[in-house]
Amino acid sequence: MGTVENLTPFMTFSREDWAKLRQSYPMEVTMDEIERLKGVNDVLNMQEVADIYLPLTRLINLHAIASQELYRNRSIFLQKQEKKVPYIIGIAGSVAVGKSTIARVLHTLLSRWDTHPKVDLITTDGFLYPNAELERRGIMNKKGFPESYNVHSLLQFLSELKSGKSNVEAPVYSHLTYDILPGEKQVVSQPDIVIIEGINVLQPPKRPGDRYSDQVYVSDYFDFSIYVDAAEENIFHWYVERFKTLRETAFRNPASYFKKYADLNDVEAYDTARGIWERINKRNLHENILPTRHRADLILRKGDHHLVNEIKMRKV
Ligand SMILES: Nc1ncnc2c1ncn2[C@@H]1O[C@H](COP(=O)(O)OP(=O)(O)OP(=O)(O)O)[C@@H](O)[C@H]1O
Ligand SMILES: CC(C)(CO)[C@@H](O)C(=O)NCCC(=O)O
Repeated sequence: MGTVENLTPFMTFSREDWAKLRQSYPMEVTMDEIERLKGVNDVLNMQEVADIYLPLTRLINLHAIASQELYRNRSIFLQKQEKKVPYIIGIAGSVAVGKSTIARVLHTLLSRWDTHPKVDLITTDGFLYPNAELERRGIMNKKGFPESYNVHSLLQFLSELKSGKSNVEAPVYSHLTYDILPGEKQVVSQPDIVIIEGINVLQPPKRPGDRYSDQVYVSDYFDFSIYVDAAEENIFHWYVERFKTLRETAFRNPASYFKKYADLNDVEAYDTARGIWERINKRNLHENILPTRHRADLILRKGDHHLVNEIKMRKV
């Protein structure tokens, strides 16, 4: 009798075993690249880049080569030259788990392949409804929940990307004003790789319990997907720490939506951050984000200090 463990579609690697995979291919980082990566996040641990993220980008490289090959052969089969389309990588996980940091690390590491691919970074924050619309719908306290995104517009964006359209536009969200920037667009122009990061990228188009539907999933457009995972107490701690840091930086800006929080002391900041976490982000994690974890091709599990301690990779 097989155990449930045997039925899992994932292979599990400890940090040590994963780091050893570096030996299968020479993978070095130069001092110059380390400096560039430090610009991404000055608390980033360089051993972590070498042990975890270099093997990960090598794996993605193998996937991308295989998918280009398939694409070429399919063009021959179809007897028509198809347009060049980007390779799309999705990154999912809780608020504050470190998705955008990982997206930026991958951006830098993927750009250094021999072929020097053009890599673009997109966050699904841009596809949130503007605050005025959230208020009209009475869901301002549901920012980040599935109903707070214009999923149709996100699917339209991905479909245009995957059909090889030359300039594809995404709306832009500002964490400073806590709102969509009216009229502002990020133009994505024929990239080789697009990294799309957001809490909702592995979510189904409809809420669980709805009847079967033939609607498209956001992840149908992905060539590779990653779920960034961690214990809830760690994510909560990172959320509070970021909130406290923002008091000295972004919250000081008069344009900040949260400027009223700039002068909170440590205890008040902790209580305020905990309130927002409990009311919104924790609920969203349990109801809508964690249930998507097993849809990913790869699950990166972080422990203390953001260090990855386990990796699960889809077998097929
Ligand atoms: N690898 C890392 N090493 C050290 N600190 C990190 C790392 N990754 C993220 N952090 C810190 O953790 C906090 C959350 O990270 P980040 O902003 O990347 O999260 P996120 O998942 O993109 O969040 P959100 O969904 O709210 O935008 C930040 O303060 C960031 O500096
Ligand atoms: C924009 C999202 C939803 C995702 O990045 C998140 O950062 C957010 O603003 N959540 C709402 C609650 C909060 O302010 O933390």
